[in-house]
Amino acid sequence: MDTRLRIAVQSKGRLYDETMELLGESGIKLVPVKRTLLVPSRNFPVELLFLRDDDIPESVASGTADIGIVGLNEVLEKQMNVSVIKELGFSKCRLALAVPQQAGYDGIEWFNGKRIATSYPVILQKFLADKGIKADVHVITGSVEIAPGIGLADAIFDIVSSGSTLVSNNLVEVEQVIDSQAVLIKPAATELSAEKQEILNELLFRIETVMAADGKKYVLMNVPRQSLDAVLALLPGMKSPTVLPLANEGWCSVHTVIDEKKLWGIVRQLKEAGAEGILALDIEKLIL
Ligand SMILES: Nc1ncnc2c1ncn2[C@@H]1O[C@H](COP(=O)(O)OP(=O)(O)OP(=O)(O)O)[C@@H](O)[C@H]1O
Ligand SMILES: O=P(O)(O)OC[C@H]1O[C@H](OP(=O)(O)OP(=O)(O)O)[C@H](O)[C@@H]1O
Ligand SMILES: [Mg+2]
Repeated sequence: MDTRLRIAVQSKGRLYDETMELLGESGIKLVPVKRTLLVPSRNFPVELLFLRDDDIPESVASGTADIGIVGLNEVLEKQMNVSVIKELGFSKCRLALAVPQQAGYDGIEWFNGKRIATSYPVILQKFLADKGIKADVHVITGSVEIAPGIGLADAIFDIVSSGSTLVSNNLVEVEQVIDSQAVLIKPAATELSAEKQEILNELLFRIETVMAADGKKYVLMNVPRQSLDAVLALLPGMKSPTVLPLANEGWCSVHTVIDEKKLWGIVRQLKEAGAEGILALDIEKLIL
């Protein structure tokens, strides 16, 4: 039987869309089957094992899956014997302590003797122990933010991203404890077989290629020759921009790769310097 690298991924939820997008952009197409836990790729030697995110660290530690894609928050909470191979740059959030707006929070000592609701007791207990705080940790598995409002807790420890869930529950973030994002994990104690390691190396190369292109634009513009120096001075470029002659002798075409954010910062100056017909195109892959 052909060797396949088994990747544990979230079956549905916050991680699902971007995980599938990353694998799809890495050229991995799945066999079109529905309602199956284990789905092979039809063009790359991997298979996806769809799980709840809570179960992904253990599936990798135990060898049920070879690698997994999961939030760092779950990796730290579950304390399984896995190591992070790569940060994937999506599902960015933090685990933070939050208290009711009227609580009169005056520093970390405030938490002494308080009840804190959370789905992340391990990370929270460690943080409290490090700070020398004695609090009552109350584990609930969802809708943590409503706990203070219904008298179940004095404070919460949960995922925060935009902060809007806290605001709508009259809570204020007071201590940020860890930053999280989606990560690729592998077992810490065992090595993959040589064949699986080779598949993983190819997968990592593809993921890096996709991540390198993220947020970058391929930019082309027409520039009068006398404005060329002024335009080039504005462009960051990866090495140096490509300058090509145009049929009209007084003009040339300038091509370069720029972060989209930087492009917005310089596009008006480029026009003022004489650039015309500025085109910004998406880049799907970037091999550095
Ligand atoms: N608001 C958010 N912004 C960014 N990332 C988030 C946000 N909420 C959660 N995450 C990240 O996505 C992960 C999965 O979140 P989700 O809400 O889908 O989990 P879940 O309800 O536990 O899912 P499952 O049913 O798989 O157990 C979290 O562990 C965290 O890493
Ligand atoms: O700071 P914010 O941008 O508001 O995000 C934080 C919220 O996002 C997540 O919940 P999610 O929306 O996934 O809902 P659920 O986990 O309760 O299903 C998390 O559990 C927080 O409640
Ligand atoms: Mg979960």
